[in-house]
Amino acid sequence: MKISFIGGGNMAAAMIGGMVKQGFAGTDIHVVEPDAAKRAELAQQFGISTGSPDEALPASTAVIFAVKPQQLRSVAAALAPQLAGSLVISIAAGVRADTLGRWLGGLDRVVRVMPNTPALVQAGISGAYASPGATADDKALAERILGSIGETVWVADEEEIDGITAISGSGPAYVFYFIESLQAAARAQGFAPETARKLAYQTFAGAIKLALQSDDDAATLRQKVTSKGGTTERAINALENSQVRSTIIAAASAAAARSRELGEELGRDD
Ligand SMILES: NC(=O)C1=CN([C@@H]2O[C@H](COP(=O)(O)OP(=O)(O)OC[C@H]3O[C@@H](n4cnc5c(N)ncnc54)[C@H](OP(=O)(O)O)[C@@H]3O)[C@@H](O)[C@H]2O)C=CC1
Ligand SMILES: O=C(O)[C@@H]1CCC=N1
Repeated sequence: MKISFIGGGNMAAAMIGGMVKQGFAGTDIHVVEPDAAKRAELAQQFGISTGSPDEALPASTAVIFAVKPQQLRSVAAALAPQLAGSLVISIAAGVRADTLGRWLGGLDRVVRVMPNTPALVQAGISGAYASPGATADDKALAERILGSIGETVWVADEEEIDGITAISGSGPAYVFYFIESLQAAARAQGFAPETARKLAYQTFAGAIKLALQSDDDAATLRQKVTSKGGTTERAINALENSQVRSTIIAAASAAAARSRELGEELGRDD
């Protein structure tokens, strides 16, 4: 079995890291990447094979396109002659499975996936959509790969991948933004950078551990922190007055709209 990644950037590195930790042999993974420094780092870190885009692709059971959406069309067209017999998986935001199939010259065994970077520590969550041409074996292989980096939600309606992109694909960035903000708040309270980092990180780690293990929902857990007339109440009021909740909903909606827009822009025939 050989799984080849086309593009060795941030998301490919996160997926490969998770896969290797889960027991995929490094020798079963290949990466095509133009940047020699990135190739060397991936090979050294994960014991995988690498090649540049002008080298032939090894015969691959599955090929995972992990280039930017705007790069996908030309990259796919160049590789199409080497893909007969391979399952094609794309993690590109926005690009629809049938658009990619068309760029590949009519290939229809395509699975469109939206993973996220916690894949690196096997705590990812991926949305996955199998095009009608994908076989049960194709889905099982995709499931095995995605299962090695976290959980998977399969959707029957491809449009749901745009929503998944907005929530869990982009979502780690929203969480990191909140962590950065809590750290900045700790700095504003006069704490040294290392203490600020510790207070913010452990608060997040503790809160998510509690939420995952508790029978209470998030709103109840929040209420249990919020003593009447106390400190948290003031802070939550400030968040509500600044419409932080509706801003988060609007932010995710903007991300979903961008995913749909990318799909339309890139899927248009020139
Ligand atoms: N980052 C994330 O959290 C997530 C990203 N995605 C999707 O994953 C894809 C990759 O994103 P990300 O890893 O962040 O982007 P990166 O830019 O980090 O990675 C893409 C890599 O592909 C390389 N590349 C360019 N042309 C070729 C080629 N002809 N053959 C092989 N590789 C090539 C790029 O090189 P160069 O920079 O020199 O062009 C770059 O190193 C995107 O489509 C994105 O939508 C999906 C889920 C989450
Ligand atoms: O920002 C992006 O477009 C990609 C897709 C989801 C996360 N990163």
